Amino acid sequence: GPHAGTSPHADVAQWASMFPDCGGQMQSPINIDTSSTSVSLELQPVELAGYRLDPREQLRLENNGHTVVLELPSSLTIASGYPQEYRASQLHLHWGSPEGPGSEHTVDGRRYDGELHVVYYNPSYQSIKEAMRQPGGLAVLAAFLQVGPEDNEHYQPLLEQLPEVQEKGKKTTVDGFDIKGLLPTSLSRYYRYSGSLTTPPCYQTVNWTVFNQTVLLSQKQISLLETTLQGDHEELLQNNFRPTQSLHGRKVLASF
Ligand SMILES: NS(=O)(=O)c1c(F)c(F)c(SCCc2ccc(C(=O)O)cc2)c(F)c1NC1CCCCCCC1
Ligand SMILES: [Zn+2]
Repeated sequence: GPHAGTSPHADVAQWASMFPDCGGQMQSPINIDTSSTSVSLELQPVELAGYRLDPREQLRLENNGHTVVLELPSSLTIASGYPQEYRASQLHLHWGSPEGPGSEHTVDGRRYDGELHVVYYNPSYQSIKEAMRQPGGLAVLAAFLQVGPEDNEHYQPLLEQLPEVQEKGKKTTVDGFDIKGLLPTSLSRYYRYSGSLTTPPCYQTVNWTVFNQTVLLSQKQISLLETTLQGDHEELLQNNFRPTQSLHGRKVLASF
């Protein structure tokens, strides 16, 4: 986990002074206490559409100094599992270091090795810049990454490009591939709660889905993620997760 002050993503009081929402009562990430979730049978399986991207489609991959971001076409949508359709904007990852795990959400106090976020926006707004300011404007699908016995081929198109974007600000392109392969096989078992962006401006406009099933990557793949990218001042970009935030009475729903 992060040592005080060295984590590039440290969530210190300064965020709230510069970005007031960061001090709000509906912040993310959170610890999911599975004994206090409520089952809601209204939560249908999440269904994606347009996720098999044409390999001729070039997707931009960028190290923005805080994470590695893959831009996604708005033709990738959430077709069900949410009150209305959402369109994709980008996906990015959170990870730890060889010293410890780096998921943002925790489950019963357990932090996983990493976490995938696929960020969507409500298309009834003109752009994500507008949507992210509106309640229900954003939906983020979150999946835990965990060390398993073998390589996860679905992650290779992303991971093999990390050396190309080692320095902050570096960009490259990735051929379109099957985005659904990055998510767990079961999209029917998940937690749902209302929260926020986990980085400034921390807008409290995110309808979160945290899948119950984890995604397995090899130790080699997780280590590549933990030891390749640089943030500010050529330091290794590690532990880019925000500490868990208080629920302030929010309910966490479970689809199972
Ligand atoms: N977990 S999360 O979804 O809150 C999240 C993070 F935790 C993140 F850490 C990030 S990256 C940090 C924010 C950032 C910094 C620089 C640049 C740039 O130079 O282009 C862009 C963004 C990051 F990009 C995101 N997601 C973004 C939040 C930024 C504004 C809305 C756009 C899509 C979602
Ligand atoms: Zn994120």
